[in-house]
Amino acid sequence: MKIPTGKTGTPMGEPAIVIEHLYKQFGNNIVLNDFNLTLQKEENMVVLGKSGAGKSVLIKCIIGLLRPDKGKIIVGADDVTKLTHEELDRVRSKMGFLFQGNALYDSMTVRENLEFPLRRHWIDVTQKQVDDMVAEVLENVGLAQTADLMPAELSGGMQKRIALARTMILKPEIILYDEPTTGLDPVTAREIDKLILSLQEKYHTSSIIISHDMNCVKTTADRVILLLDGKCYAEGTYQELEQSADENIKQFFE
Ligand SMILES: Nc1ncnc2c1ncn2[C@@H]1O[C@H](COP(=O)(O)OP(=O)(O)OP(=O)(O)O)[C@@H](O)[C@H]1O
Repeated sequence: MKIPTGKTGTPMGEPAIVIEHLYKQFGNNIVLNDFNLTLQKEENMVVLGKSGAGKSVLIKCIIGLLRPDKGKIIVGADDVTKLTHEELDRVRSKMGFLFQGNALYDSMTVRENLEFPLRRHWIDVTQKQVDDMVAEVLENVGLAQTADLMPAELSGGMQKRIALARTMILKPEIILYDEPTTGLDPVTAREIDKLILSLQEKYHTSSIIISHDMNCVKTTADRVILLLDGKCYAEGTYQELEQSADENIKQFFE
Protein backbone atom coordinates (compact mmCIF):
# COMPACT_ATOMS: atom_id res chain seq x y z
CA MET A 1 0.00 0.00 0.00
CA LYS A 2 1.42 3.37 -0.97
CA ILE A 3 1.32 6.11 1.63
CA PRO A 4 1.31 9.58 0.03
CA THR A 5 4.46 11.54 0.52
CA GLY A 6 3.30 15.03 -0.51
CA LYS A 7 5.83 17.78 -0.87
CA THR A 8 8.64 15.78 0.73
CA GLY A 9 11.83 16.27 -1.20
CA THR A 10 10.80 19.62 -2.64
CA PRO A 11 13.61 22.02 -1.78
CA MET A 12 12.04 24.79 0.31
CA GLY A 13 15.09 26.24 2.06
CA GLU A 14 16.02 26.01 5.70
CA PRO A 15 13.41 24.28 7.88
CA ALA A 16 11.65 26.00 10.80
CA ILE A 17 11.52 22.86 12.99
CA VAL A 18 13.20 19.47 12.61
CA ILE A 19 12.12 16.62 14.87
CA GLU A 20 14.25 13.48 14.84
CA HIS A 21 13.60 10.12 16.47
CA LEU A 22 11.37 11.48 19.22
CA TYR A 23 10.23 9.11 21.97
CA LYS A 24 7.91 9.85 24.89
CA GLN A 25 6.12 7.46 27.18
CA PHE A 26 4.21 7.75 30.44
CA GLY A 27 4.66 4.52 32.42
CA ASN A 28 3.75 1.79 29.94
CA ASN A 29 1.87 4.18 27.67
CA ILE A 30 4.12 4.76 24.66
CA VAL A 31 2.88 8.00 23.08
CA LEU A 32 5.66 9.05 20.69
CA ASN A 33 7.64 6.19 19.22
CA ASP A 34 10.36 7.30 16.81
CA PHE A 35 8.41 10.32 15.57
CA ASN A 36 10.07 12.38 12.82
CA LEU A 37 8.92 15.60 11.19
CA THR A 38 10.30 18.59 9.29
CA LEU A 39 8.31 21.82 9.23
CA GLN A 40 9.49 24.01 6.37
CA LYS A 41 9.66 27.80 6.67
CA GLU A 42 6.34 29.48 5.82
CA GLU A 43 4.59 26.12 5.77
CA ASN A 44 1.25 25.37 7.46
CA MET A 45 1.29 21.78 8.59
CA VAL A 46 -1.79 20.13 10.07
CA VAL A 47 -1.39 17.21 12.45
CA LEU A 48 -4.29 14.78 12.32
CA GLY A 49 -4.75 11.97 14.81
CA LYS A 50 -7.38 10.28 16.91
CA SER A 51 -8.09 11.43 20.43
CA GLY A 52 -5.17 10.33 22.61
CA ALA A 53 -2.81 9.88 19.66
CA GLY A 54 -0.30 12.28 21.20
CA LYS A 55 -0.87 15.54 19.34
CA SER A 56 -0.84 17.69 22.46
CA VAL A 57 2.15 15.79 23.86
CA LEU A 58 3.99 16.59 20.63
CA ILE A 59 3.20 20.31 20.91
CA LYS A 60 4.20 20.32 24.59
CA CYS A 61 7.54 18.71 23.69
CA ILE A 62 8.14 21.38 21.02
CA ILE A 63 7.58 24.23 23.47
CA GLY A 64 9.56 22.49 26.18
CA LEU A 65 6.67 21.90 28.60
CA LEU A 66 7.42 18.18 28.42
CA ARG A 67 10.84 16.59 28.10
CA PRO A 68 10.93 13.73 25.59
CA ASP A 69 12.69 10.52 26.63
CA LYS A 70 14.87 10.55 23.51
CA GLY A 71 15.26 12.46 20.28
CA LYS A 72 15.92 15.95 18.99
CA ILE A 73 13.70 18.97 18.37
CA ILE A 74 15.70 21.53 16.44
CA VAL A 75 14.27 25.07 16.30
CA GLY A 76 16.66 27.40 14.49
CA ALA A 77 20.09 26.55 15.87
CA ASP A 78 18.82 25.06 19.16
CA ASP A 79 17.83 21.58 20.27
CA VAL A 80 14.86 22.37 22.54
CA THR A 81 15.29 19.08 24.42
CA LYS A 82 18.71 20.15 25.72
CA LEU A 83 18.01 23.73 26.85
CA THR A 84 17.94 25.23 30.33
CA HIS A 85 14.85 27.19 31.43
CA GLU A 86 16.47 30.52 30.51
CA GLU A 87 17.50 29.27 27.08
CA LEU A 88 14.02 27.85 26.53
CA ASP A 89 12.51 31.26 27.22
CA ARG A 90 14.62 32.73 24.42
CA VAL A 91 13.53 30.02 21.93
CA ARG A 92 9.90 30.30 23.06
CA SER A 93 9.90 34.00 22.26
CA LYS A 94 10.13 32.97 18.58
CA MET A 95 6.98 30.86 18.98
CA GLY A 96 3.37 31.82 19.40
CA PHE A 97 0.63 29.55 20.71
CA LEU A 98 -3.09 29.61 20.21
CA PHE A 99 -4.66 27.28 22.73
CA GLN A 100 -8.24 26.08 22.76
CA GLY A 101 -9.43 28.20 25.67
CA ASN A 102 -7.98 31.47 24.24
CA ALA A 103 -6.72 32.30 27.76
CA LEU A 104 -7.58 36.00 27.60
CA TYR A 105 -7.49 37.75 30.95
CA ASP A 106 -11.14 38.46 31.84
CA SER A 107 -10.32 41.40 34.09
CA MET A 108 -8.27 43.22 31.43
CA THR A 109 -9.49 45.15 28.41
CA VAL A 110 -8.60 43.95 24.94
CA ARG A 111 -5.82 46.58 24.81
CA GLU A 112 -4.39 45.44 28.15
CA ASN A 113 -4.51 41.81 27.01
CA LEU A 114 -2.55 42.74 23.89
CA GLU A 115 -0.04 44.90 25.76
CA PHE A 116 0.67 42.16 28.29
CA PRO A 117 3.12 40.05 26.21
CA LEU A 118 4.90 43.19 24.98
CA ARG A 119 5.55 44.44 28.49
CA ARG A 120 6.74 41.00 29.55
CA HIS A 121 9.17 40.41 26.69
CA TRP A 122 10.19 43.89 25.52
CA ILE A 123 11.31 46.00 28.43
CA ASP A 124 12.47 49.00 26.37
CA VAL A 125 9.37 49.58 24.34
CA THR A 126 7.82 53.11 24.37
CA GLN A 127 4.08 53.76 24.85
CA LYS A 128 3.86 55.04 21.27
CA GLN A 129 5.39 51.80 19.96
CA VAL A 130 2.98 49.77 22.11
CA ASP A 131 0.00 51.77 20.82
CA ASP A 132 1.13 51.30 17.21
CA MET A 133 1.62 47.54 17.63
CA VAL A 134 -1.77 47.12 19.32
CA ALA A 135 -3.44 49.09 16.52
CA GLU A 136 -1.64 47.04 13.85
CA VAL A 137 -2.59 43.62 15.20
CA LEU A 138 -6.19 44.68 15.86
CA GLU A 139 -6.40 45.93 12.29
CA ASN A 140 -4.97 42.63 11.02
CA VAL A 141 -7.62 40.57 12.78
CA GLY A 142 -10.38 42.95 11.66
CA LEU A 143 -11.26 44.24 15.15
CA ALA A 144 -9.85 47.76 15.18
CA GLN A 145 -12.74 49.14 17.27
CA THR A 146 -12.55 46.72 20.19
CA ALA A 147 -9.47 47.93 22.12
CA ASP A 148 -11.42 49.26 25.10
CA LEU A 149 -13.90 46.39 25.41
CA MET A 150 -13.70 43.58 27.97
CA PRO A 151 -13.36 39.98 26.68
CA ALA A 152 -16.84 39.17 28.06
CA GLU A 153 -18.32 41.74 25.67
CA LEU A 154 -16.95 39.84 22.66
CA SER A 155 -18.37 36.81 20.86
CA GLY A 156 -16.43 33.51 20.90
CA GLY A 157 -15.12 34.18 17.39
CA MET A 158 -14.00 37.69 18.32
CA GLN A 159 -12.24 36.36 21.41
CA LYS A 160 -10.41 33.87 19.20
CA ARG A 161 -9.34 36.73 16.92
CA ILE A 162 -8.07 38.74 19.89
CA ALA A 163 -6.18 35.68 21.16
CA LEU A 164 -4.63 35.39 17.72
CA ALA A 165 -3.79 39.12 17.72
CA ARG A 166 -2.08 38.66 21.08
CA THR A 167 -0.08 35.76 19.65
CA MET A 168 0.94 37.86 16.63
CA ILE A 169 1.96 40.96 18.55
CA LEU A 170 5.40 39.48 19.33
CA LYS A 171 5.84 38.64 15.63
CA PRO A 172 6.60 34.95 16.18
CA GLU A 173 8.35 32.97 13.45
CA ILE A 174 6.41 29.83 14.38
CA ILE A 175 2.80 29.47 15.55
CA LEU A 176 1.35 26.36 17.16
CA TYR A 177 -2.43 26.17 16.92
CA ASP A 178 -4.37 23.72 19.09
CA GLU A 179 -7.86 23.21 17.63
CA PRO A 180 -8.25 26.82 16.42
CA THR A 181 -11.87 26.41 15.26
CA THR A 182 -13.27 24.14 17.97
CA GLY A 183 -16.44 25.51 19.56
CA LEU A 184 -17.06 28.08 16.81
CA ASP A 185 -20.05 28.12 14.46
CA PRO A 186 -19.20 27.15 10.85
CA VAL A 187 -19.24 30.73 9.52
CA THR A 188 -16.94 32.03 12.25
CA ALA A 189 -14.73 28.95 11.91
CA ARG A 190 -14.22 29.71 8.20
CA GLU A 191 -13.29 33.30 9.10
CA ILE A 192 -10.61 31.98 11.45
CA ASP A 193 -9.30 29.69 8.66
CA LYS A 194 -8.94 32.72 6.40
CA LEU A 195 -7.26 34.68 9.16
CA ILE A 196 -4.71 31.90 9.70
CA LEU A 197 -3.87 32.06 5.99
CA SER A 198 -3.68 35.84 5.87
CA LEU A 199 -1.37 35.95 8.91
CA GLN A 200 0.86 33.31 7.33
CA GLU A 201 1.09 35.44 4.20
CA LYS A 202 1.60 38.74 5.99
CA TYR A 203 4.08 37.63 8.68
CA HIS A 204 5.67 34.68 6.81
CA THR A 205 5.05 32.39 9.76
CA SER A 206 5.50 28.61 9.86
CA SER A 207 2.71 26.79 11.68
CA ILE A 208 1.71 23.47 13.16
CA ILE A 209 -2.06 23.19 13.45
CA ILE A 210 -3.83 20.48 15.40
CA SER A 211 -7.36 20.15 14.10
CA HIS A 212 -10.23 17.70 13.72
CA ASP A 213 -12.18 20.21 11.64
CA MET A 214 -11.66 18.95 8.08
CA ASN A 215 -12.82 22.25 6.56
CA CYS A 216 -10.09 23.98 8.55
CA VAL A 217 -7.59 21.31 7.48
CA LYS A 218 -8.54 21.66 3.81
CA THR A 219 -8.28 25.45 3.83
CA THR A 220 -5.17 25.97 5.91
CA ALA A 221 -2.87 22.98 5.27
CA ASP A 222 0.03 23.07 2.86
CA ARG A 223 0.74 19.59 4.16
CA VAL A 224 -1.09 17.15 6.43
CA ILE A 225 0.47 14.44 8.57
CA LEU A 226 -1.28 11.63 10.40
CA LEU A 227 0.05 10.75 13.85
CA LEU A 228 -0.63 7.08 14.54
CA ASP A 229 1.04 4.61 16.91
CA GLY A 230 3.49 7.33 17.92
CA LYS A 231 4.79 7.81 14.39
CA CYS A 232 4.20 9.99 11.37
CA TYR A 233 2.10 7.36 9.62
CA ALA A 234 1.32 9.34 6.47
CA GLU A 235 1.93 12.74 5.00
CA GLY A 236 0.80 14.59 1.93
CA THR A 237 -1.39 17.41 0.73
CA TYR A 238 -5.05 17.35 1.78
CA GLN A 239 -5.99 16.15 -1.70
CA GLU A 240 -3.40 13.36 -1.66
CA LEU A 241 -4.54 12.01 1.69
CA GLU A 242 -8.21 12.42 0.77
CA GLN A 243 -7.69 10.06 -2.17
CA SER A 244 -5.87 7.43 -0.12
CA ALA A 245 -7.34 3.92 0.04
CA ASP A 246 -5.68 3.31 3.42
CA GLU A 247 -8.41 2.75 6.05
CA ASN A 248 -6.41 4.54 8.74
CA ILE A 249 -6.36 7.65 6.56
CA LYS A 250 -9.80 7.36 4.96
CA GLN A 251 -11.66 7.53 8.26
CA PHE A 252 -10.65 11.18 8.72
CA PHE A 253 -12.09 12.17 5.35
CA GLU A 254 -15.49 10.44 5.59
N1 LIG B 1 1.31 14.42 31.80
C1 LIG B 1 0.87 13.22 31.42
N2 LIG B 1 0.99 12.16 32.23
C2 LIG B 1 0.58 10.93 31.85
N3 LIG B 1 0.00 10.67 30.67
C3 LIG B 1 -0.16 11.68 29.81
C4 LIG B 1 0.26 13.02 30.15
N4 LIG B 1 -0.03 13.82 29.09
C5 LIG B 1 -0.61 13.03 28.15
N5 LIG B 1 -0.68 11.76 28.58
C6 LIG B 1 -1.21 10.63 27.81
O1 LIG B 1 -0.62 10.70 26.51
C7 LIG B 1 -1.56 10.25 25.53
C8 LIG B 1 -1.68 11.30 24.44
O2 LIG B 1 -2.35 12.44 24.97
P1 LIG B 1 -2.58 13.75 24.12
O3 LIG B 1 -3.24 14.74 25.03
O4 LIG B 1 -1.33 14.18 23.45
O5 LIG B 1 -3.61 13.26 23.01
P2 LIG B 1 -4.25 14.10 21.80
O6 LIG B 1 -3.86 13.42 20.54
O7 LIG B 1 -3.88 15.53 21.94
O8 LIG B 1 -5.80 13.87 22.07
P3 LIG B 1 -7.09 14.86 21.91
O9 LIG B 1 -7.37 14.92 20.43
O10 LIG B 1 -8.16 14.13 22.64
O11 LIG B 1 -6.73 16.18 22.53
C9 LIG B 1 -2.87 9.95 26.26
O12 LIG B 1 -2.93 8.57 26.49
C10 LIG B 1 -2.70 10.71 27.57
O13 LIG B 1 -3.40 10.07 28.60
